[in-house]
Amino acid sequence: MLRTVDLTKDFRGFTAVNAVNLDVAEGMIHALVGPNGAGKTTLFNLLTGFLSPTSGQILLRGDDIAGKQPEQIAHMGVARSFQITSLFEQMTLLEHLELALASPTGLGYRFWSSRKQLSRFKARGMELLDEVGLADRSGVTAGSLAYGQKRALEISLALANDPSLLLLDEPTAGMGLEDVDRTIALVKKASQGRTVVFVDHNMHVVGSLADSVTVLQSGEVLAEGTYDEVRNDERVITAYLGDAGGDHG
Ligand SMILES: Nc1ncnc2c1ncn2[C@@H]1O[C@H](COP(=O)(O)OP(=O)(O)OP(=O)(O)O)[C@@H](O)[C@H]1O
Repeated sequence: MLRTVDLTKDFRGFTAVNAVNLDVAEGMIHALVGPNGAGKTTLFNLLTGFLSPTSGQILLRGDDIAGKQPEQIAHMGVARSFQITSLFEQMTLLEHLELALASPTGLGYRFWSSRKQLSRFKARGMELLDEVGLADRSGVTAGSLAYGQKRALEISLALANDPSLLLLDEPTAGMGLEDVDRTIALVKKASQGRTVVFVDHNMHVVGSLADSVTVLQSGEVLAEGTYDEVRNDERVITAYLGDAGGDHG
């Protein structure tokens, strides 16, 4: 589903992602972990076209998407949720979904004049809200949601266009235990029939979700394998678990 070949990103002489080779099979849940500054966000930005690689390939079902624009990559079935919440506080949950569902049709850009047109997305919008446990909040504004619910809404937005590859940037960041467990269940459900790549610092989340894990350090792949394989890897224990991730269990 997703393969990178010697993927590299330099920022004026500083190599943030260095010859990274990822291989994620269709239908798998893959975690990217590593200490702060390891290059995880840069890698996500490369995969989604927000940055162009300095060199290397990004193969999506065998097609090289390196250097394509974010909209083109989105049209090819890749969706992403962001680390920092990016909602419109004054809009209702259903309006968020309607807009997300309408955007690939071009209708989203005429949002204010086409309220009636948008209502055709209502049923699907409600289904998506139901999937993330927010159907009963459809009419409230995003600003009134609790933090965990905002993150769930963001996942529903990422699912709106039925992506085949879902990228989640720290889906449980800043959450309390209960929300973390709810999000784990939600991501499991969302992964049915699609491939998921996620970044998370919480080892409980990684261990609960990931079929495979890549550990990055200083832009390079330090280790890869199943969660049990990487967590017992001496280099990983030294570089990551013994340091930044140690307090996450
Ligand atoms: N636009 C940029 N220009 C210069 N350096 C950058 C740029 N973006 C990222 N970097 C550097 O690249 C390195 C990797 O950063 P990145 O944000 O990808 O790490 P990360 O693994 O996502 O970290 P975190 O866990 O803190 O989010 C860091 O040293 C960062 O300072």
